[in-house]
Amino acid sequence: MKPVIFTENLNVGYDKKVVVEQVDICAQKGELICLLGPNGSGKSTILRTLTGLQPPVNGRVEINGRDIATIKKAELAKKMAIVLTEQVSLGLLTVFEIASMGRYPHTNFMGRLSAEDEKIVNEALDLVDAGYLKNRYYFELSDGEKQKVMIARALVQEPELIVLDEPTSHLDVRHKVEVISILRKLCLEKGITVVLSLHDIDIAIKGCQKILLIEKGKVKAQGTPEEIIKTGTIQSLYSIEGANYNELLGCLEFCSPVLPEVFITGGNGTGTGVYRAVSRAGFGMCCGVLHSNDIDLHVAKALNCDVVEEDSFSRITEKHYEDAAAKMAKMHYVIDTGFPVGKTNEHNLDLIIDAIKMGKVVFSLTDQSELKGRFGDWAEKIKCCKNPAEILQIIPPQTGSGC
Ligand SMILES: Nc1ncnc2c1ncn2[C@@H]1O[C@H](COP(=O)(O)OP(=O)(O)OP(=O)(O)O)[C@@H](O)[C@H]1O
Repeated sequence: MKPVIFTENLNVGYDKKVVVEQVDICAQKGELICLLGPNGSGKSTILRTLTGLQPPVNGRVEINGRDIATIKKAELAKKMAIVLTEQVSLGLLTVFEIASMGRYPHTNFMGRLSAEDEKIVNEALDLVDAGYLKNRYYFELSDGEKQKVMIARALVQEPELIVLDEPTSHLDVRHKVEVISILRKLCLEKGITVVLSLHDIDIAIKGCQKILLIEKGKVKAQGTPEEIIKTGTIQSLYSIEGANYNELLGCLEFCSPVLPEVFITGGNGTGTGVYRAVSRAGFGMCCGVLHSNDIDLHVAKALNCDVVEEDSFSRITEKHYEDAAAKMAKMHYVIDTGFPVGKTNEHNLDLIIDAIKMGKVVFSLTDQSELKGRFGDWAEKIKCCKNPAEILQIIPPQTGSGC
């Protein structure tokens, strides 16, 4: 079967000036493809060229094996729907009337809707969960609701391909997820091919089947999200300063200050929230001893913490224990995250007791009733807190500079 959309030797741009060169796209039926790149990298220019709104500088765009330049606009409108970024001003029209506009390639000369057309409009509104809005005026809607109506209008065209330019901009996280979920549903259940641009790395990686990374006039990489997530690729794409992109978890972490002042244990996810809270308060951290397969280790590294790492499933070795103790000796504060204790990490409890012996200010997020069982008589020397916020009320705030 011919790809729904295919490009060959495609250079896109304005007049003779190339904005992005060698854009090779091959989208099959039902695929969701995302262009990801910084502001001004050329995503909209590519999308405008793919939809025939502007000619290529070089090369060609094919829809179902035919050069887009040879397809009449009326015919193209039955194959492809376009949802662009611009906020459209649609005056005093209702949602139903706006969605109905998508039917124009199929209606007769008078543009009158048949009962079948109305059914299609209603189904499209229901499919994007906007049926309840159909009698509302468009101008009354929130941005998220407007975006759903625009997708419904595209659907009403009954296209094989929908092209959307930044369909999630201006939306909160819930609506971003909702819009991408709707598009995924269209791909999976209706076999529609979707090509879109996004700014949101996280959503692109978790929601799209193929990604094209656009940077500095080139397609820097393309493939499945798993192929794209190679160390450093996304970090460098956005030149992120003051934050690290964690490729394993697919999330951004704001770097904590370089000079650590707090030693924090962790393990089994008990550290993640504590590290973030302590980092936000401006403290640098040293974390350990954490196993290589622990989520806390990955978050701590993304936060730029100094981490003492142990092999997965291994008992903490004397060497790593001593490394951690040496680092802890230089800190002002020590926090026990209340991590679950097993054979592999029980040495971390000894670290907390060492901290008391060293005269550190030691906090624990373990429940007060369990503190004695966890640390014996040493428990009396530990300040028990319910959450990181309580600890941060006790220790003086820092004004860290970040990385
Ligand atoms: N009509 C135009 N004529 C000439 N140059 C243009 C035109 N529209 C955009 N450009 C330029 O083309 C380049 C790419 O712009 P484009 O809008 O495609 O990027 P983008 O990746 O979609 O950006 P953003 O994420 O900010 O929307 C920019 O340098 C822009 O200034």
